[in-house]
Amino acid sequence: MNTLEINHLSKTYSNGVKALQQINLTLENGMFGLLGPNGAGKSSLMRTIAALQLPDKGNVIFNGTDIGEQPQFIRKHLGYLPQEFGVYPKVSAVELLNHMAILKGIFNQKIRKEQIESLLVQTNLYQHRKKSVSSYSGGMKQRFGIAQALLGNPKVIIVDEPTAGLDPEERNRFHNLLSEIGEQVIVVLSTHIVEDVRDLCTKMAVMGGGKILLEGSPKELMTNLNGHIWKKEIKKETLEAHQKSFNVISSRLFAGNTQIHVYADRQPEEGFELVDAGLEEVYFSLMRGFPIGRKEGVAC
Ligand SMILES: Nc1ncnc2c1ncn2[C@@H]1O[C@H](COP(=O)(O)OP(=O)(O)OP(=O)(O)O)[C@@H](O)[C@H]1O
Repeated sequence: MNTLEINHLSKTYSNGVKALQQINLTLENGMFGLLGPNGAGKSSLMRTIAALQLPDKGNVIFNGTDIGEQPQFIRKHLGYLPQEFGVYPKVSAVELLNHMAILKGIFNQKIRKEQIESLLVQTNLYQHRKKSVSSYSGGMKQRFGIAQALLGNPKVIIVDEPTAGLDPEERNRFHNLLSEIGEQVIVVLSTHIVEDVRDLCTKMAVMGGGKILLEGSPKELMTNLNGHIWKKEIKKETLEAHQKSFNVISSRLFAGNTQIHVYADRQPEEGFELVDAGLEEVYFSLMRGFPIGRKEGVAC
């Protein structure tokens, strides 16, 4: 079992932005979802875990070693799939993986070849291995990203917004790949997409303003909110009035009508029906400042 302990982590940038404020988290093997709006501090946290930047206070302990003191220790065991690779060179997938494997310190040619072939098979890219990565579709690029992140058998994998822009089939395939990997290593999945966390992660946290606002398992967090989420179908033109009168968490078009979800301890008025809370309700209730059931593992 791998463990990543994040203790009292704080970071203020030179412009005064408090990007991380007293972050405490413990991660073990499995998929950990990190949700939060733009600017919440997710990338700052991941860069610190990857030892790409130092915190002002606190530390990150990976399998017993303080990575601030020994950054090489985490780098050796880390796979990183950034949001965008930026420019893809016009070289084939197999050549690019070979180059990256050397950079990761896999110097034995036989081991390198075997590992690259097995990763190309695992990510379903073997038949496209000789094509230039720049010609790949979005989904293939993401799978290539996973293949390169898995070089050297990392114990911690960080994936940043991995499914943005993928079609449903590619997203599904990518999900299956991630969940297979996630059983033996720590996978940190940073995303805005609430469903990805609900579908894939056993543990999660929501960040906002550099803090952990909520932490727990998606299932428990949803259960805690049950009994508080009410739905009603309304006429589109009455949406604003409903927003003024009730704690509207979300509104969406449903079969031509507008359906609203409202946070309330009891039926807000006639016509509202209680519904099971989804992770979106948890997230949006939190973001809108409603007192969601905070029983389990909440940091602040
Ligand atoms: N190098 C930096 N110097 C100054 N401020 C920074 C720096 N990097 C990030 N910030 C600021 O720190 C805050 C947290 O940013 P961060 O990128 O960690 O958030 P995020 O949750 O990853 O957002 P996004 O989803 O948009 O990437 C933001 O206000 C951002 O503008």
